[in-house]
Amino acid sequence: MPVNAKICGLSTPDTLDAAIGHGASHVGFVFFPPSPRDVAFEQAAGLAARVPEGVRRVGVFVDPEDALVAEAVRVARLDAIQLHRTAPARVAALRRPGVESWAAIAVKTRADLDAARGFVGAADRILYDAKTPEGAALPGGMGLRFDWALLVGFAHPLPWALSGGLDAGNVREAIRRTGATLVDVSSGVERAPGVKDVDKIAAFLQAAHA
Ligand SMILES: O=C(O)c1ccccc1NCC(=O)[C@H](O)[C@H](O)COP(=O)(O)O
Repeated sequence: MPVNAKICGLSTPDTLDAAIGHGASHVGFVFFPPSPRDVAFEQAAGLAARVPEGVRRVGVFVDPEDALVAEAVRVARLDAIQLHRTAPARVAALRRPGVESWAAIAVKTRADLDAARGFVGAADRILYDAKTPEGAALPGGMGLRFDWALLVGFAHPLPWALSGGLDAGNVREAIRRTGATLVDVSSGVERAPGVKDVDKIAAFLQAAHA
């Protein structure tokens, strides 16, 4: 089964072009001001314009207002919205025709996976991500990973993707152990928080596709 990869938190043309050039299936733009990866609407519009047909633009949000999602979808021509810390009813309310909805689930223990079932009918995909510490400013993008063994034997209620602490050195093993067909990375392709590295992007995508 071919593996697709999303490079998340892109904010510059050169790193976006590297992700696209090395075969990312999805590129992610973060719309969350506390994040070092946050992009303004104008910046997102410029980046989105560089994305060719066939590569999907994903907007990342944290329990957003309707207006933020509507404007981001419009200016960045988003194909999908990825919602963190967003309850199933809100995910359902934010659903828009022609735009996939992804619900991020913060995972630390097996019990955390049960939340996935609550998104059936509300989301199109579950993103399993590592739970960040209590009080952390960000619900993702912190380079933390969870125990992949938790996913083994789990009956996924929806299409899904694997995230959290992936990098070029561990993504193959993560794919082998979980059976993921879509993987997502942010910090693992950065040289500092919010600063993507074209060589790390290339290495990650090469490893994911190997
Ligand atoms: O990346 C962020 O800054 C961010 C901010 C707010 C909500 C979500 C965020 N990232 C979500 C992602 O999709 C990341 O790729 C995912 O959490 C994995 O991050 P990492 O462990 O750093 O690879």
